[in-house]
Amino acid sequence: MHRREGPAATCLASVLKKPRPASLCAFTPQARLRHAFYNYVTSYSLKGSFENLEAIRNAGVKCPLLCKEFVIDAWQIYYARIKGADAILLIAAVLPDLDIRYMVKICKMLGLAALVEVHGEREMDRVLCIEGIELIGINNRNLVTFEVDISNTKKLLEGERGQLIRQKDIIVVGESGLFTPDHVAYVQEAGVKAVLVGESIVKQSDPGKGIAALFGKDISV
Ligand SMILES: O=P(O)(O)OC[C@@H](O)[C@@H](O)c1c[nH]c2ccccc12
Repeated sequence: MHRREGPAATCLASVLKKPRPASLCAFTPQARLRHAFYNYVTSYSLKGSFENLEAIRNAGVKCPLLCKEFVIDAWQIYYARIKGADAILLIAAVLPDLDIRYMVKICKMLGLAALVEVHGEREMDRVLCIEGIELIGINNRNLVTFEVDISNTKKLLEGERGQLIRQKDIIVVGESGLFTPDHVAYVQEAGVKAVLVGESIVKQSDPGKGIAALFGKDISV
């Protein structure tokens, strides 16, 4: 994660890309989506992403690491911690409120930050009723259709929701579809304090250049 000084500081988290299951788009009802995610976790992640976390940590990388995984079971949180994670992604689309509540508590106990991800208004409202949430990620990508619309961030931070988020002192992370300094400025103006970026950085041969292009300047420390 790279941090920038100043009141409008934006924290950047980037991702390592893994293959997505091609069939995921076909699973629309939530139960099947959950099942598809489960398959994804068992068939891809156990072989890859947790080990990637460990490899990155062992390579001497000091910055905080987010385990961006389809967490559906508590053991994944403990496992990620063992592999060197500092933060965990909890996706509201695949987790009932009770699980989120329970997992957020586990994260606190383990000293992990929980980034709770929402996409729509209903998910945001659900999550705002759960105590102890300090970080909310707004995913601009619809996980069923994979459509991306960065105005989603603005929509979810408007009016009473935005007010409640500020009252609760929740840090909001803008996720997905961010490619230019204008995009970053747009979500920042909407109220996000951090961004989660994949494609625009991982598709560059030099990630440093990708980051500089995204922010319009070098923000590395
Ligand atoms: O590559 P992008 O558009 O910059 O997106 C990064 C990240 O937000 C995205 O990979 C992501 C965030 N949460 C997710 C949940 C499932 C799949 C993907 C995601």
